[in-house]
Amino acid sequence: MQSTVIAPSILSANFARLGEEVDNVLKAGADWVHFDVMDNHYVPNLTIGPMVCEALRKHGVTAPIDVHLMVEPVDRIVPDFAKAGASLISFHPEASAHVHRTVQLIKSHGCQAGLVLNPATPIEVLDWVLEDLDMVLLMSVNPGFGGQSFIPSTLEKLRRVRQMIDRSGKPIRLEIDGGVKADNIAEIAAAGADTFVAGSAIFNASDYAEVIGSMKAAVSAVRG
Ligand SMILES: O=C(CO)[C@H](O)[C@H](O)COP(=O)(O)O
Ligand SMILES: [Co+2]
Repeated sequence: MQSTVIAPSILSANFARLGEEVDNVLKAGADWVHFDVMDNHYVPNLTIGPMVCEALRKHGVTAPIDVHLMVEPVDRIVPDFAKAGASLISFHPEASAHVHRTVQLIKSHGCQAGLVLNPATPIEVLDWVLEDLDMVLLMSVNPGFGGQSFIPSTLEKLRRVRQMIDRSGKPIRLEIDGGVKADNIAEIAAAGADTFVAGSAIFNASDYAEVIGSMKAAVSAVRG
C-alpha cells in the first residue's frame, strides 16, 4: 500500500509570499507541493510556469513538487519543468497527441509520470498505459479553478481505478484533486485514494497545521 500523501495546491496560496507559504504548509505537515500549471488554452485560467518551480527550489524547498500540467500541447514544456526541479509531472490525455510517448518523455527526463482524468474522461484511457505510470490523478472538479465542490460520482470512479491498480500489482499512486476537505477526505480515502490534493481547504484556513492534522487523522482512521 502506498503511504498517505497530503499535497497542498499552491493555487490557493498567497502568490505575493509564495516561498513563505510553501515553507509554512510543509512545516505544518504537508508531504508534497501540488503545482497547478494552467495555460488559458487547455483550461480557462493562467497561472505559473517552470521559472516559479525553479524559484521554489532555489528558495530551499526540498519536498517533492507534484506538477499538474493543464497545458496543451504538453510535450514541449516537459523538459523545462524537469530542469526546474519537478519531481512528478502529470498531464491530461486530451492535451497530448501521443499519451504513451509523453509518459516516456517525462520519465526520460528523470521525473515520475502521472495521467490526469477529468470528471467525464472514461477510465478506459488507462487500459494500455497504466503499468507505465507512477500515478493516476482523478479530477473531482473540472480543471481550471480552485475552490469548487467535489463531484460525488468521482467516488465510484476512484473505486474502479483502485481495482485496476490493485490488479496491476504495480506501486502506482492514486491521487485525487478538487474539493477535498477535512470533512470529506475519509470517504475519499475509503474509495481508494492515497494521495490528496487540497488547495482552498488548507490555504484558506487560519491554522495550516490544524487542517492538515485533521485530514491526516481522518485518512489514517480509514487507511491505518
Ligand atoms: O487542479 C486544480 C484545479 O484545476 C487544483 O489542484 C484544485 O482545484 C485544488 O483546489 P481546491 O482544493 O480548492 O479544489
Ligand atoms: Co491540480
